[in-house]
Amino acid sequence: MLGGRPNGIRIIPARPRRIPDPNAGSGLSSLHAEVPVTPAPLPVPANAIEIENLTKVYKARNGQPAKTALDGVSLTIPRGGFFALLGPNGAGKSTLINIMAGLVMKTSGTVRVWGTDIDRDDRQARAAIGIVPQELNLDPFFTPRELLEVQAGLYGVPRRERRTLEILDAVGLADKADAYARTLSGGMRRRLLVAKAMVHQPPILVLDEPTAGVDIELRQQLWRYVKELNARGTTILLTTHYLEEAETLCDQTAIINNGTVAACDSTRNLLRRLDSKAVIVTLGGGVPDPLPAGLAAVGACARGGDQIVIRYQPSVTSIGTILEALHTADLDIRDLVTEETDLEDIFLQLTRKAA
Ligand SMILES: Nc1ncnc2c1ncn2[C@@H]1O[C@H](COP(=O)(O)OP(=O)(O)OP(=O)(O)O)[C@@H](O)[C@H]1O
Repeated sequence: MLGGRPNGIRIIPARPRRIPDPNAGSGLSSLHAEVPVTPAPLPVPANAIEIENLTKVYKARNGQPAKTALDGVSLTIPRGGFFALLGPNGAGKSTLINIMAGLVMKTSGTVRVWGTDIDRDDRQARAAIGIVPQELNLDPFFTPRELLEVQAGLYGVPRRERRTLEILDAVGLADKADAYARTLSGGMRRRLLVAKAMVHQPPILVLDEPTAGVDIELRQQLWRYVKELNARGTTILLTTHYLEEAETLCDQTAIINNGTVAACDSTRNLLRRLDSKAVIVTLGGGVPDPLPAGLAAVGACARGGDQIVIRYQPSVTSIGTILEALHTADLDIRDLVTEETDLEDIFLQLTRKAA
């Protein structure tokens, strides 16, 4: 596993020189063919990422009107957090990530990455982030070992500090170290991209839809590794369309829609927000019509078949009141289950409201 220095990285050689763009070949576009290298270890900031009033307007081009992709976005991602960035297609997630990575120029606002304002020192800010891009874009004629060595070289990691095999082992690719990338499966390429993003041991790892098209077993393997990185102090920012991934992995979630932040809270608080639960009761003798008055009073409805559903707001009605109404109705109850609100409900509610 990685023996990291997540809080005090020093990835830049003391002797200033110019190196090629470290994102070359990652599938991300590059604004800087060459970037100056600044020495000095990074201090440990209170927050991994601080974004204030960030706006991005893509200019009108080729007959297409100007597009406001981000409109006054403010977000704080705490150091060491596991943060989900959710949003429908076109919400502005990639734009946000690409601005942090120095690949898209913002229109206005402030972005601090690991304490460094990207306007002051974009090279230093970029050094603090490892990005796993959406596209499986790897040079097919390089082996994983070579790809990681080249990436380490681009970031100026001295040979004695490189952990090529250790990182490949951590993502389950040690036995593929010398195989051509073109012979790797989609899941293996995805994990290789994670390995590539980690060669300079950045304190922040950004994963842009990392499990799209990855089968369940490999997905779990990837998450085990990312969770371990997080446990060792790496801040994780994840964009995903799999809401259950955000729900189970992330301690904080921001929902972004139409370029604005629709919600940002601990995932637990977001789940509490809808204040809606349901009790589903399966009856032995069919559903009485009409329903007993006591059950109708707590909002019970026939659900078809032999079930009734009682939707309630936990902040207004206690589960005890519902159980009492069921008891009083004296029905032949065969089964009873409760349904919780999940992140998908919150997501749909917030994004539909905005629409
Ligand atoms: N280079 C560009 N020029 C003009 N408009 C752009 C450009 N890149 C993105 N956009 C527009 O900005 C908006 C936000 O796009 P962005 O790619 O950031 O969304 P996203 O949330 O990452 O979407 P997805 O989940 O589909 O990747 C969209 O309307 C998109 O069409």
